[in-house]
Amino acid sequence: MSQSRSHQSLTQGDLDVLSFLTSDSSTLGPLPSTSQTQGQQKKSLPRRDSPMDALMISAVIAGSEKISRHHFGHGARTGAYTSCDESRPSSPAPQLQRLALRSTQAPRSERLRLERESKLKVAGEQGQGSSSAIPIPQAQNRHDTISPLSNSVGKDVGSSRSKRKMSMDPTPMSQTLQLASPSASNYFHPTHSSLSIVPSSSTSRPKVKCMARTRIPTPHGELFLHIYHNSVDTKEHLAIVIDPIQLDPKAKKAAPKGRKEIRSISLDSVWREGETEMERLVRGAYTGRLLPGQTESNPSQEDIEMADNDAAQANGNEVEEDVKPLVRIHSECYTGETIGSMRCDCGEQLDEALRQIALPQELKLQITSQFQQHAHLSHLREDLLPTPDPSRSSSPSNNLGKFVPGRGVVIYLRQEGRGIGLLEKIRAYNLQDLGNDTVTANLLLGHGADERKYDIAAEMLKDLGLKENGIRLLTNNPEKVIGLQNEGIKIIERVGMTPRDWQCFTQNENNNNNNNNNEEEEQKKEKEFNDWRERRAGVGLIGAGSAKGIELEKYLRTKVERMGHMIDIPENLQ
Ligand SMILES: Nc1nc2c(ncn2[C@@H]2O[C@H](COP(=O)(O)OP(=O)(O)OP(=O)(O)O)[C@@H](O)[C@H]2O)c(=O)[nH]1
Repeated sequence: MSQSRSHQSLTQGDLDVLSFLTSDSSTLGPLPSTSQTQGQQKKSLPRRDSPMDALMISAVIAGSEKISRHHFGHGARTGAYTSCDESRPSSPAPQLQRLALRSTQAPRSERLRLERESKLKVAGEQGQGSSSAIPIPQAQNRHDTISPLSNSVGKDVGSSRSKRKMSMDPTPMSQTLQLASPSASNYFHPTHSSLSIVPSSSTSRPKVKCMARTRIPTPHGELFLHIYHNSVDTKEHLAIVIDPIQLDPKAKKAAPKGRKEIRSISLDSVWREGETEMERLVRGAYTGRLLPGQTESNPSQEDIEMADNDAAQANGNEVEEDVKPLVRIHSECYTGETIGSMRCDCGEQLDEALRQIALPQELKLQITSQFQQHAHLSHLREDLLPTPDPSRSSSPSNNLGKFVPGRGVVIYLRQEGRGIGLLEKIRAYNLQDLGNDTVTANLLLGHGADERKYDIAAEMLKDLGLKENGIRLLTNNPEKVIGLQNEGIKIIERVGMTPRDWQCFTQNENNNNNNNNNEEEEQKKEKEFNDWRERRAGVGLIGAGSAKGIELEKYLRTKVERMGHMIDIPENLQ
């Protein structure tokens, strides 16, 4: 009630409102009560309309504008949940100024119109025979864009390079990011139609674009997660990059001279004229490490050494022998990776791949030439990719035997169930429970045994600069090796993956042969303990450790016997 009225005598109307507000039934209307008789109920407040809400009425009396029951206290016009208490009528400080929040988003009709226009524009460009539908502008040296060492932090790309301070962009973040995209809402709501990547025809190469990357700490060290969009499907395929030289100056020092960082060309390139520092930081196109509140860079001595190293690399001087990156092409498996299913070993494989990539690597022989010698025999499985034998090294290097930081990538493809999708995989499981193996179950459902393709993976590797210089591929699957080779990826070595449960068998067999050697025993135990500790540290994999059980054995046996996977079944299980 208003101040001025409080001095006047109370009217019958005021009393009615007061009685209404203090009445038990005012909020929800008359409640059916077993203790009340029909007649008593009829005497309570007459209700001719929808139930009244005392809170709402008091809010109206208190003078709030256009406030509804649903908005009250969680305000469209108050500071959302944070100011709930302040905005209650019982609050001791009703004078507090209300926060007016207004959406900066354009109305939906306007956004739809923009999207339609951009689609038409892209379609028009394609009609005019534009060679690339993805707006990936020409790549430029990333150190020219955002390098803490190149004093370019804070500049708009293409403007002055001498600015040192990072310019805090006064434009709201949502608008900044929308500016980064030609069709406004792309990067937040990726739908196939709004990707600005026109679907490729069946004959053309898929196109990929890395939309963002970020640093993630894991039990296997820090890694960079990259999100890719592509011109073939609507899925977000991922690249998990382990490359410690990007984050750890000590790793950079320990790495052979001239080692190149594993970075996405499409992410690092300039996306639009005048793009801001903040746009690039938010999508992850920065070098080094982001720090909260960092607005300028002060290169340390280590940074300067790193820059020297980079310079040597740029001049083509002093490029030392290095191990090739270890790469795994991993297919999504919700059951194995998220709920810890032991019908397969996919969760364990993902964990194992990251672990192996992160391990320091011993510089061994150059096996490229050895591989090339065998290339003409590639139709034979055994010779497809020879296992390197250090004793056959023909070009020993001074560095041989030295350990260097591991590096590599897991390309995580959203090809659930070997490409048939989760729903169909679940159906296949039921057919397996009826006695069929994984291959037959797929065939019974009308699918191929394996419907996966590796063209998108190959494009992602290419974008990460890993197409031509050679990779080591972590797989037992010959289809993957051939699939990637056909896509132009140079594979110099296949690294096998033994299921952890089977590793125990192999170790036990070995133990029996060498049980006199105590020192080796000790080392093995220590390694086992460290492995165990490393695996325990994670929270991502349910029951992290190894998958095992009779169903897993059947699954693995089918892979070996029916799909040609190159793993040896331990003798005990044969
Ligand atoms: N259709 C089907 N897919 C499965 C089944 N179990 C696991 N998968 C899927 O198989 C894929 C993993 O492929 P695998 O054949 O296990 O292994 P791979 O990746 O081909 O070979 P490696 O590189 O040696 O690991 C994932 O997409 C899983 O979702 C199953 O019973 N049926």
